[in-house]
Amino acid sequence: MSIDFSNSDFDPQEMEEPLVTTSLTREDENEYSLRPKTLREYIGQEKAKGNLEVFIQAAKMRREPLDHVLLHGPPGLGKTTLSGIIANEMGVNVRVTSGPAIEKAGDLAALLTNLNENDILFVDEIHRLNRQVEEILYPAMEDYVIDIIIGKGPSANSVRLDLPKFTLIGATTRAGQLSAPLRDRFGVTLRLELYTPEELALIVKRSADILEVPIEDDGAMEIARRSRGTPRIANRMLRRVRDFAQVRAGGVITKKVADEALTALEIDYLGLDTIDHRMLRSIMENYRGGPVGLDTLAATINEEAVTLEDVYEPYLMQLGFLTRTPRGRCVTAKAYQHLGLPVPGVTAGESSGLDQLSL
Ligand SMILES: Nc1ncnc2c1ncn2[C@@H]1O[C@H](COP(=O)(O)OP(=O)(O)OP(=O)(O)O)[C@@H](O)[C@H]1O
Ligand SMILES: [Mg+2]
Repeated sequence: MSIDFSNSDFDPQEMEEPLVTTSLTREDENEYSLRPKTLREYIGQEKAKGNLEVFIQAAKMRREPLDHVLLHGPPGLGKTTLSGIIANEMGVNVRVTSGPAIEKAGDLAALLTNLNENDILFVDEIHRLNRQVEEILYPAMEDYVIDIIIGKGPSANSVRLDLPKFTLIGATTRAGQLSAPLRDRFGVTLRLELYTPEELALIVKRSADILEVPIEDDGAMEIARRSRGTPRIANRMLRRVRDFAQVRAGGVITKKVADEALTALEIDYLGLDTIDHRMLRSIMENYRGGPVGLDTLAATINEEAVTLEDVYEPYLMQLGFLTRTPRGRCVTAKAYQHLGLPVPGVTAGESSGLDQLSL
């Protein structure tokens, strides 16, 4: 069936939420149902999964809590999901909090003393803990104790409290910003990688199954290829494509529906959106291909530097469109080709040295 968006009243600009975000959005509330609950259901990340399987089994055999785990990697790759799975596989409770939510040392002390033996405390955005709060964590992680000060002035007393043996799972998009003493106290550090399109297609099919949306294999692959290696984006796109399919194409997600829906949402065939395009074009047009400093680039296109660094750059680098050098960001010949622009210094028909370097 052919779908015509041209004279419909559908306006992609009206879609309020961007596909790529760093913060939780309304759709995350619905994500709960799509979250895998066991390691077996968790697709991809074979290295992290394999290691975790061993650590979980060993801890269970010794009847000990799992060692503290640090999960890091770009947003939306499954850190929160994985922490829920770890709790589930260990058969323990998980308390969820985040770095910026814990304002005072006392807040953290209250959280820790309320844990049960072997429980998991999940701290999202752990790089955003303030210093005072962080210092409470050191002895808690190392010896399962906290030192609290009771009273004020000369009569103040430090009291040491025993804590239940617990597991801290910290998640961060920026492992580099963690202080060394905190980083060193994690026994297990797992880095999550961007997913391959094949893995994402499996995730899309699994989600479609749960949402009871009929989807063809190449429809799933089309969504997967355009999801920037990120399951959250894949699930979000699936929902939007489902809307298009329902309204315009009898409900089934085919390659054609997926393609037309995502094109209408201004996502190109590699998953790049308007911000990626502005970023690449700005480096090409304003900085002759780079290098340009991240802050300068962010200011030029009126976006936040952290967003560009955490959300946009990982995928552009994976595609080989962007490189980070000590002097700043540079675009590659591949990026010019993707945007259909001539590669500088290369006349038409001639193959470029640049090209060979970056391909
Ligand atoms: N390996 C996976 N298999 C299937 N679905 C997954 C997988 N990883 C993530 N997802 C799905 O992707 C969505 C986002 O995952 P999650 O919220 O765990 O990401 P996150 O890494 O915690 O992101 P953030 O850094 O933004 O907090 C979830 O809805 C989950 O269902
Ligand atoms: Mg999360």
